[in-house]
Amino acid sequence: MKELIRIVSIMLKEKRDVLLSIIFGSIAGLTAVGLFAANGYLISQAALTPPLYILIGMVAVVKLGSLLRATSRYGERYYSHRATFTMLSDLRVHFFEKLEKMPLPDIQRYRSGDLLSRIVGDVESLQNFFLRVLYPPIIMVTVFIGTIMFVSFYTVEIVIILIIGLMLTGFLIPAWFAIKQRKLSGEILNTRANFSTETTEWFKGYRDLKIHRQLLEKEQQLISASDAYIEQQENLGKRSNINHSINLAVSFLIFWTVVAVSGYLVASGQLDGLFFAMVVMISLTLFDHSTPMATLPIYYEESERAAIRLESVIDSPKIKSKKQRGEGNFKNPPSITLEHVSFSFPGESREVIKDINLHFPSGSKTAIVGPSGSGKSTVLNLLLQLHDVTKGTIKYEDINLKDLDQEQLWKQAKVVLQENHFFAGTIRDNLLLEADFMTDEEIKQLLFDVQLSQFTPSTEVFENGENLSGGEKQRLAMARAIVKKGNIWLLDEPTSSLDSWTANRIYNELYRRATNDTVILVSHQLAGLEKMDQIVVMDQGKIVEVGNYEALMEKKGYFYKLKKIEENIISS
Ligand SMILES: Nc1ncnc2c1ncn2[C@@H]1O[C@H](COP(=O)(O)OP(=O)(O)OP(=O)(O)O)[C@@H](O)[C@H]1O
Repeated sequence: MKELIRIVSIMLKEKRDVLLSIIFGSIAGLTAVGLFAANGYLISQAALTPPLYILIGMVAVVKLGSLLRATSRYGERYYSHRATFTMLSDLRVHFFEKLEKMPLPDIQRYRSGDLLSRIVGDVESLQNFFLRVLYPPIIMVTVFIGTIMFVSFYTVEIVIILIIGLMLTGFLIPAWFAIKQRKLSGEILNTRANFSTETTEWFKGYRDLKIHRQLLEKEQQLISASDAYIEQQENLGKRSNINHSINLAVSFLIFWTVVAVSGYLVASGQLDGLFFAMVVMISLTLFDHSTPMATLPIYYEESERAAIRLESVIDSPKIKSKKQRGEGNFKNPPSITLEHVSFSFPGESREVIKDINLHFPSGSKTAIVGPSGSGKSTVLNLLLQLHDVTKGTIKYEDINLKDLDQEQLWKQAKVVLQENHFFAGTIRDNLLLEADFMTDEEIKQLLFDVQLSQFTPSTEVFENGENLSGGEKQRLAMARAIVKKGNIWLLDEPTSSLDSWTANRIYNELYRRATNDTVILVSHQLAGLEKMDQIVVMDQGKIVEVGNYEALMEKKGYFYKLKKIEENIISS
């Protein structure tokens, strides 16, 4: 319930449209009843052949009523739908903003298909909350109160029947449905999420599934997930129809009761026959406003579950507030210092970084090397604040990383990760992600510099760079880092898929472009590091050696041994 309250508070930002739709909806409902009442009265009057002016007056009232009803119905639809769509967009933005600030490991706990289902499906499910949960009871109560007050001028007996009808169709029967609904599994949102997860996994793993001949098995899982979702949708549809039919049947019973009792009242002289048709017509249209209450419990339940699913993702105590202090905009390349830094992944006791101290002077070039799994990439992720340190401090100049404006930091960091994402489009589109404007000539020169002269700015790039080789992706990522403005380079294995000749050219390009910048390069290849100011050697989350190439080779320690192993492998 508290999740739904929080969602409602976001929705109610659209107060004006909500209020207008309620006002127009109430006018539309009341005029509909009034119109039927006037018609009933007109029919009765016409039978008594009254003077023509009475008939003309009545016809004019009916026509005006129709006009008012049509206009207010239009206003109600317009404002209620506008409110709903704006609410949906507010909710989506709210969800994205929270998601954006979540620590990366927390987001990674979710499967991408499940997240997609929450962002798209669950947010969409909430559109029914205003239209089918909040709105119908308000309109129903307003229209019933207005009508009952009007009918009470003519007959108390019919008023009592209408109140009983309202209680039954508007409250008791929907309450009974709500109890029934609570007992049902209500798993449709989870089933939808499961279907979405299976579908994304099928697409992502298509090639591997095919090679490992698991495609048929995975397809079967996908079909079962789809069947389960379809079955639950059918059940929901059936339940909704049954509820609606039961409520409709009860309102017809009430209507016939009104007919019978009004007939009796007219026969016994307690009600003027002139009003018989009017009362009957009123009861015929009045219950149109209580029948939507039949499906309210279904939509309430669905909205509540959607709100819980959304809130469970974004209700993370670790969501960082965006700091707007502007710190992090370093005019000169900053120095970076790690003091007694340790790190464990959330929920894990193992420390993957163990009490390390490091200093990267301003404008220095550092390589972090070491065996696979030694924690090199983790250090880079910590510097980018993609993870928070468990112990210790990271400082840019003398500012604690935790106090830096994250956006500012990312804005000036030139980053190449082990896996880089490329968007469907052209080489130009992918490069201009990081630059405001580049002429085709500038792009061509850049492609030449990173050894990609086989491409033009308009060469097509498939989604996720599927039409590029591993090495081409790395060089394109490097080109993207080059065009980005900034003076901190954080590079994770940027040349691991390249032959040594091309890797050397890329390193030369890096040294040429980053003369005064602070560069931190993670690499498990030891070639080409001779020009680095310092080399940090890591093993099992610890720093085992620090020094420049010559010093480390002279020391004949860990780095020297790694270098010898690499040379032996290359020569054998
Ligand atoms: N999301 C994660 N959750 C839990 N443990 C992780 C996660 N990512 C990495 N690790 C673990 O952290 C340790 C350090 O990983 P890291 O990627 O930093 O190593 P690395 O030195 O960069 O390795 P490589 O050279 O293979 O890229 C590894 O033991 C790895 O299994």
